[in-house]
Amino acid sequence: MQKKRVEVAVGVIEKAQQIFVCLRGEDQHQGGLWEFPGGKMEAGEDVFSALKRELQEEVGIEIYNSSELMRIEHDYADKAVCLYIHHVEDFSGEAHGAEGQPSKWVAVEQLHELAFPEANKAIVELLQARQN
Ligand SMILES: Nc1nc2c([nH]c(=O)n2[C@@H]2O[C@H](COP(=O)(O)OP(=O)(O)OP(=O)(O)O)[C@@H](O)[C@H]2O)c(=O)[nH]1
Ligand SMILES: [Mg+2]
Repeated sequence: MQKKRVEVAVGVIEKAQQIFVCLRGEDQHQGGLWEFPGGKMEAGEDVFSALKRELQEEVGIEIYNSSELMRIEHDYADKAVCLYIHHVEDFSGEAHGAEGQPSKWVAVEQLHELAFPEANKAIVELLQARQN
């Protein structure tokens, strides 16, 4: 059987060398792990539009610009994902868990201490390598 494959817009929100992360709900795919906020792209939507919509809904910020950091294709046992990861520095509003989810700012050098979904390993590596 073909696995379901979803396209996801993901935002690495950065302010003062810190990155904003949220905790995924236990009822969600990869629940109980930290994430860079974002969500599934709708049909016909480009990455920036999806990210703008998702970050407004999940984090309560308005973004004005973003730049592509990387793209990751990953196969979980139950689902295949294509993550379009964008860097977001140009935004207004105070980032918070707008859907009631726990959230926090984390220093880039501490990102590897958090439990993320497997697909996120490469993102953390890239962000930490960029610092050096
Ligand atoms: N947002 C987000 N999703 C990720 C990350 N890493 C990762 O593997 N994913 C996977 O990407 C998929 C889609 O993300 P999502 O659950 O946020 O989608 P969504 O906001 O549209 O959720 P919904 O289905 O509740 O409407 C999930 O299967 C999730 O496990 C990440 O860092 N951030
Ligand atoms: Mg989401």
